[in-house]
Amino acid sequence: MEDIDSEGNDAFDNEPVETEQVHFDCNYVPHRLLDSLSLPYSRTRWHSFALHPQLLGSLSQNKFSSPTPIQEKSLPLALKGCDIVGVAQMGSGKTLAYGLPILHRLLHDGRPKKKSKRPLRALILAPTRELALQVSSHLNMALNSSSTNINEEEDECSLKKNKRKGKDKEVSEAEEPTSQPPGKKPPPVVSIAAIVGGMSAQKQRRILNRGVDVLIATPGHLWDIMQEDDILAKEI
Ligand SMILES: Nc1ncnc2c1ncn2[C@@H]1O[C@H](COP(=O)(O)OP(=O)(O)OP(=O)(O)O)[C@@H](O)[C@H]1O
Repeated sequence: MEDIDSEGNDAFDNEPVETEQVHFDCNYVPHRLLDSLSLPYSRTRWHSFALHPQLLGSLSQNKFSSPTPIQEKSLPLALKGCDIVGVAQMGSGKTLAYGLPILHRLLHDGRPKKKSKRPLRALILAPTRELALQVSSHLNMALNSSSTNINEEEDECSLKKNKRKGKDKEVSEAEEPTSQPPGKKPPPVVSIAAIVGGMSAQKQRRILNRGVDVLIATPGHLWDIMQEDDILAKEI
């Protein structure tokens, strides 16, 4: 990706290092530093981004009233399908900056029909086991609110939280139409799972056999499972 501004200067040489930067490559706009674009003030509310109603519901329920600067800068471009490189401090909200556009797209596309196993649709690589689990928990939180179904492979922490919330569960707009027997949970529209070292082989196999829409993994562990799973290797 080239980072050339509108005057032909190398963006990395000329721009001062700022707290949040988003570099992108997109068919819709010329290559340039996003920091040089002035975003309208109205962008500061989630509703400005036309995110899927399930995501807006979860964000509001989690009291995330407005996007952080890195989310505000990256969401309009990521939702258009641009490739982005985002740089921001620790704890500045980078996970949702890339996670919300992924979930938005998958919720809109819905679960592919006529497939017994979910095909992998998004891969997130995290440098450590802890970060992979944290990303999984975070994305599950963004996907699930009390009015939506609960993902099956959530980490323990968000599962407990959602079990409490699930008591007054209603049918959400994003829930799949289903002919499930009463009382049985329908499969989630989007399934998220982290596969990391230390997980039991049985649980890992169960996740991979059933298929997952968003896989979060550490590079080393992903390499190991790809050696044994040709279908997954092809999907990746
Ligand atoms: N828009 C928001 N409003 C309020 N809280 C938010 C918002 N976005 C993220 N958070 C919260 O901020 C915290 C940090 O977010 P996150 O982990 O995504 O940061 P990060 O930039 O990815 O951090 P790191 O670099 O350490 O991985 C999390 O607890 C998250 O729930």
